[in-house]
Amino acid sequence: MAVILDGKALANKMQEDLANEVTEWKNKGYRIPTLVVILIGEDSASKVYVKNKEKSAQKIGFNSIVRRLDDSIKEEELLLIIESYNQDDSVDGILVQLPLPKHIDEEKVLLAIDPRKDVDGFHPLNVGKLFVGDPDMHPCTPYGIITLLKEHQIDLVGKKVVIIGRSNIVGKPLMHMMLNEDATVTIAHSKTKNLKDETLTADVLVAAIGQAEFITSDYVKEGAVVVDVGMNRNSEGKLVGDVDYQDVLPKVSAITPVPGGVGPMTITMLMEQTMNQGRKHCGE
Ligand SMILES: Nc1nc(=O)c2c([nH]1)NC[C@@H]1CN(c3ccc(C(=O)N[C@@H](CCC(=O)O)C(=O)O)cc3)C=[N+]21
Ligand SMILES: [Mg+2]
Repeated sequence: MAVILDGKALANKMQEDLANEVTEWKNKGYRIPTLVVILIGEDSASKVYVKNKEKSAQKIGFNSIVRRLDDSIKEEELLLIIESYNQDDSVDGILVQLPLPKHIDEEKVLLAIDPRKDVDGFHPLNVGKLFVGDPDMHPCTPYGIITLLKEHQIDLVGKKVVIIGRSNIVGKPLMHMMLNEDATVTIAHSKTKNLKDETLTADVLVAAIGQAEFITSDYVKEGAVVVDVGMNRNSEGKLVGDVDYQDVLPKVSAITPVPGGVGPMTITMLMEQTMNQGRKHCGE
């Protein structure tokens, strides 16, 4: 029987712990950690994710600020807003929800966020620290995946990990985190030849493809651990992952569901890093 890697359950547990930490923190007379989430435009998926972040932040007891901006906003105006939060000593974490409108340069925006407030781990300084094996802030989705695997005592040392997807927010940072855990890592992507030959070698298969139920049992080695990063709406409007869950289930030793797997863990790691930065910014 496959182990279901229940991200929702671990997220709830970790967020309860964080809520207790915030209470203690307040009782010691410190100001509560503050997270600013900047959301530009009306993308419906982004709105759902930001809403979930706001709900979690409020439940934990953080000071949660969601700054909603029109998608006509000029790049320089956005950069000034970010700078004002950089300068504001009461702000511990700043996240700019991606993707950005086309006329705004993502690289410039991520570079503008104070690395000490970059709870998303996307600033080039934090990316570089992860690259050299001395991470400070981690991108939340890969960090959530590692945390969930560790919670279930899934050993990564020497294991063959195959990640499908080479994005800056999932595939590439996860590669570094897996290397830091002493795994052997392969990244496959849309141009990979004979994808199945790669995936069938995986002890741990991570799907971050962006295609509904792409991974069927013929892509999966018997007894593999499967991590599904996908968030797709199928033809019936139902949220499904990149993995055909029912099809691969009999074959795997462990699997993350969608919803309730990687998504809630992503949000929890954001909260965790906000708490950590809040502590640091208060000198603890
Ligand atoms: N600067 C930035 N940081 C991010 O961390 C970031 C981002 N931009 N852009 C988009 C991706 C995606 N992401 C998710 C967060 C929560 C869920 C989540 O809560 N998922 C729920 C279901 C959500 C639903 O019902 O649609 C679940 O899997 O159970 C999913 C995806 C954060 N991202
Ligand atoms: Mg993230």
